[in-house]
Amino acid sequence: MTAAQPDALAIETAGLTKRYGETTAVKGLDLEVERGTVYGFLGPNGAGKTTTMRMLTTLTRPTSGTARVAGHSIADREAVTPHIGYLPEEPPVYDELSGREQLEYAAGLRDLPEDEVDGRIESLLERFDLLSDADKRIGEYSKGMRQKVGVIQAVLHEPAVAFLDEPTSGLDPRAARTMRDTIADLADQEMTIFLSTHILPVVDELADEIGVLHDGELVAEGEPETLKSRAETGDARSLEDAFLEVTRESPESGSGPGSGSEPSRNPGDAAANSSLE
Ligand SMILES: Nc1ncnc2c1ncn2[C@@H]1O[C@H](COP(=O)(O)OP(=O)(O)OP(=O)(O)O)[C@@H](O)[C@H]1O
Repeated sequence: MTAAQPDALAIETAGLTKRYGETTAVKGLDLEVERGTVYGFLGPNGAGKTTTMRMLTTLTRPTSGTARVAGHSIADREAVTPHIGYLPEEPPVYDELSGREQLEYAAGLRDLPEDEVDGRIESLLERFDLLSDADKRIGEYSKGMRQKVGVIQAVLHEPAVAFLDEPTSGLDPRAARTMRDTIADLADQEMTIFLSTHILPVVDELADEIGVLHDGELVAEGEPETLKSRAETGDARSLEDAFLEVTRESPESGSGPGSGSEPSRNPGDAAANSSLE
């Protein structure tokens, strides 16, 4: 990645580290995400993706290192939170509320002007085909419907940076298509999207840049085409091939988080722990 001007960066981290007791979930992460781009954040189970997103959204404090999101230090929670939206793995919604009430409640928490926000809620509900169920209790919603409310809630206030953890989880093919189109539209409107998912074609389609985390470390970073083209063999290959290669377990990494998530297929291969940069 080319060096960007600091004010062109939506996310910037330096040595970001999080330890839980003996486990180092994230190890010295250095990231730069340019404004208005989609950053695909990949990694096997336990790689440290959620922990990273929780640090960047100020929900958990780093053990060491620093980060700036939308121009503000993550140490200053009040400064950061108005500029970010977060869809965690489990959308934070209340079963007792209807979808519409949940979104109005979220808008109220953000102090959004009612006259403006009502139209926005309506059009997002329509976009996600939720209008006819908008006045039903969320307790009666399917997983996919909850997910739709969760993502609308994360972007309703038009944040500078949206952190989306598995946004297409539980969605049927049509809804997943809508979600991908919405993410692309939001990025066109200069929103920065930090997108974590295990569904590689989604990242392949949407991401301007991809970072692959493994055992808490960034093991590869680049544009999707660049990652795919840097095959050992020189053959054309998929993002899945690139992902499997850079997250291959090496013998030394057996005790870290994420161990056991992928069998060791080629122990000692330098590619297992080296950047593709
Ligand atoms: N609150 C916690 N206390 C102790 N260990 C934790 C805690 N949260 C995460 N970890 C550990 O940190 C490591 C990274 O976990 P994290 O949830 O960030 O991974 P992930 O990449 O999001 O995984 P997945 O793809 O399965 O969601 C794991 O080893 C996990 O067990």
